[in-house]
Amino acid sequence: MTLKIYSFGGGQMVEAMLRAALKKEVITPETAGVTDISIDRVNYLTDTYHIQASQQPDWTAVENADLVILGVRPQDNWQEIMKELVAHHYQKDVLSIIAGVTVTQLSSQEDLFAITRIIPNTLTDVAMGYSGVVKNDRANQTVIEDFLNSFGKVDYIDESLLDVFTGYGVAGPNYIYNFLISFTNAGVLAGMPRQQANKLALENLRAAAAFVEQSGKHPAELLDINNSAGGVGITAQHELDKSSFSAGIENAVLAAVKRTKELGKQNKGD
Ligand SMILES: NC(=O)C1=CN([C@@H]2O[C@H](COP(=O)(O)OP(=O)(O)OC[C@H]3O[C@@H](n4cnc5c(N)ncnc54)[C@H](OP(=O)(O)O)[C@@H]3O)[C@@H](O)[C@H]2O)C=CC1
Ligand SMILES: O=C(O)[C@@H]1CCC=N1
Repeated sequence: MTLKIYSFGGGQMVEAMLRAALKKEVITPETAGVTDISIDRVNYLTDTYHIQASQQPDWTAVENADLVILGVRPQDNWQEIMKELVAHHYQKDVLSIIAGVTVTQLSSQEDLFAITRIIPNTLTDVAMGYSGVVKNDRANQTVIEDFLNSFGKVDYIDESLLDVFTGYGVAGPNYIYNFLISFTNAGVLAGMPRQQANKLALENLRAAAAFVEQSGKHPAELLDINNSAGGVGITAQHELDKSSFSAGIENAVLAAVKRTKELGKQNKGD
């Protein structure tokens, strides 16, 4: 089924979702509309993907859409967009990707909308990574699933966990990229050429993840296998244990979750 979608906001995240959905042919350039207040984004999206982009909303396209996406930032005027949707009698599915803003905040007083809230993972281009999804009773599962499945894996969760999902799971690639950079730099610091260090770091990351998954063992058990008595691995382990390695990651995740909550509270939509 080809979906007709319309997005308010055509920034980085919407672009990544649309690129994946176009690739999977869940949408086509003719059935994908976007409005963005930035003329540069409008021109870029039109030139790159040949989708229907404009600075002012195309209300005919909105009214014909199966799914409207709210792709703006929490700080943007998403309340006005919701008011306009009510004024234009749009009553089908709304998919919000706005971090921190709840289904209740998005719902109109008349409770007109079928709302799905999703925190998309940025690993859309490789069709991996879990997006956290919360939906109200009205949401049309078929329409949403076709679209969501085109850019990764879907995890339906309780809304009370969505901010944690955002700061931990969706910001997840950030922590991994940081680890990869530090690990590669460590190899270079020890004297290895950067290209080779990069190759080894990536292979270790991929293989260690596969080993944990395929063995079904706790990573601590696998650590034991890698650490001979008085050897190399346990010497490295001792330094890691003395460092703020674990606390650094834990604190970063807590800060990201806190920031997600703050962003939602700053703009309540009252
Ligand atoms: N990037 C990510 O990794 C993820 C982002 N998200 C969420 O996705 C949303 C978008 O993030 P991201 O794509 O990174 O942000 P961007 O800043 O790249 O995109 C937002 C776009 O919306 C435009 N815009 C602002 N207000 C309006 C409006 N009223 N009508 C039309 N367009 C408007 C902005 O224009 P201008 O810049 O000129 O203001 C900008 O081009 C956020 O709510 C974020 O929380 C969720 C998960 C992951
Ligand atoms: O920084 C952001 O807005 C998004 C939300 C989670 C990860 N990145």
